[in-house]
Amino acid sequence: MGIKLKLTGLRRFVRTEAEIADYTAQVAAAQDTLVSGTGAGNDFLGWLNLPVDYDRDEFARIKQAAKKIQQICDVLIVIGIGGSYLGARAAIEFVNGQFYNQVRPEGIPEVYFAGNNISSSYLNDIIKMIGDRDFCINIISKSGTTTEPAIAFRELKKLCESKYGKEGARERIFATTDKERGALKKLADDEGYETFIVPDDIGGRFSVLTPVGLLPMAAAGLDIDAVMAGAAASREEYSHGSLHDCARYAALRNLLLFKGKSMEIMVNYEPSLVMLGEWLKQLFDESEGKDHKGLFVTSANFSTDLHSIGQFIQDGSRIMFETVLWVKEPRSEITIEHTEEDIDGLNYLAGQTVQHVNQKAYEGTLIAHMDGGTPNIILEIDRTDAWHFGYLVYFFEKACGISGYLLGVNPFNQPGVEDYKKNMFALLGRSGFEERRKYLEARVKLED
Ligand SMILES: O=P(O)(O)OC[C@H]1O[C@H](O)[C@H](O)[C@@H](O)[C@@H]1O
Repeated sequence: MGIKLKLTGLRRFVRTEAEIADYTAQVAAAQDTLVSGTGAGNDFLGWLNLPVDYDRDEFARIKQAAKKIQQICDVLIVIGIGGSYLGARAAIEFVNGQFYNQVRPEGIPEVYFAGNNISSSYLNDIIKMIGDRDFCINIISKSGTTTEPAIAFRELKKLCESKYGKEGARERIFATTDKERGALKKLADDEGYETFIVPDDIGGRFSVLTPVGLLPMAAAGLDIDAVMAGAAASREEYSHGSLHDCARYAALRNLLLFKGKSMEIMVNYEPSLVMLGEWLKQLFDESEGKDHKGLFVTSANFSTDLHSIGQFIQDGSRIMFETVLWVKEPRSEITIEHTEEDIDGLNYLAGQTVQHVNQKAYEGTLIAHMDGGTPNIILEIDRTDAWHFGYLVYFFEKACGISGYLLGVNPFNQPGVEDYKKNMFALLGRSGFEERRKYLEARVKLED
């Protein structure tokens, strides 16, 4: 089993077994709706069987493209935002740690992410950082029309063409997008780039196990067979019965919401899970935060954040619960050594590992936060390898689908995201937005 769900941090807040039992019929119905494809958003369920039902030819092509990228470039720039960015970065950091660019094996390029903001400083820094080195680009956009990656791609494509010529650039640019729609697809066809497909029935935040996530992962040297095997094991584990751990996790989140806990903090004790936290935020917040409902999911990195927001979690407004992702085996270990002077007073820990200290911090924090009134759901993971990444992805995707239906929303759309975009386009003067522009400019003046 890739994840162990532990309820020890919940007992005094939820009559766990009894309350879950009362909720069983609804949980079973929500899961049924998801698996039978009868609920809202059911045209976006391609991720459900993806771990066992994916395009093997394209998968082989991803591996070939990754090898080519490794051979011809020192730096890979992955351009994308939201679901076209977070999963790949989460995977690479989960498996190889935050310093993956500095401690990579021979033959693996540095991998950087662009097009996930609208900062000219960031983009100029990326260009400066590439310098004279050989680089490739993987532009990723399901819709093919998102502003942030489009701006970054325009600049980096120009750089690539001026360095390698049109022909050379064609060999170095890989596009991951819809199979027929969108400006990026048209551009990729016109320019003759190698393209990879984001399936129609998989939304951005559920797309990490498609070429969206797999090509950057493979280029960074991750074992994508292991990622898919982990996801397949997870799919198998959570396809029997209706009260498996994935469904129980979905149920508990909703039970805690009913009890007034309106915020879920995804907690880790390993910096390599920081980006997994970012991916989880999009997965749950974009899926469930609608119709004026839903948990607000955020993340915290411990012990780092125990020295900043820890005060609030311990003692501020009692609005949250924590979901702790505890990793049992670190990627590598350090043992604390005895020193003669013992000026820092750490000799009592001599012979102990740093992970031992981390574990005691986790156990102590768990009890302190419970005593302060914050429930904790614990998810234990053995280690942070590619297999476990795939396993976790599927666990959370399925939990999110069940949880969304329990909440009574369509977990697979994101209508609210469009509002800021329409305003931005109108204020930028894009055609078709003239009326809105007049209205907004008056508002901007008024609210200035
Ligand atoms: O892949 P793209 O079409 O460029 O979309 C990138 C992201 O942008 C959006 O605004 C959506 O809300 C996200 O769900 C999506 O992941």
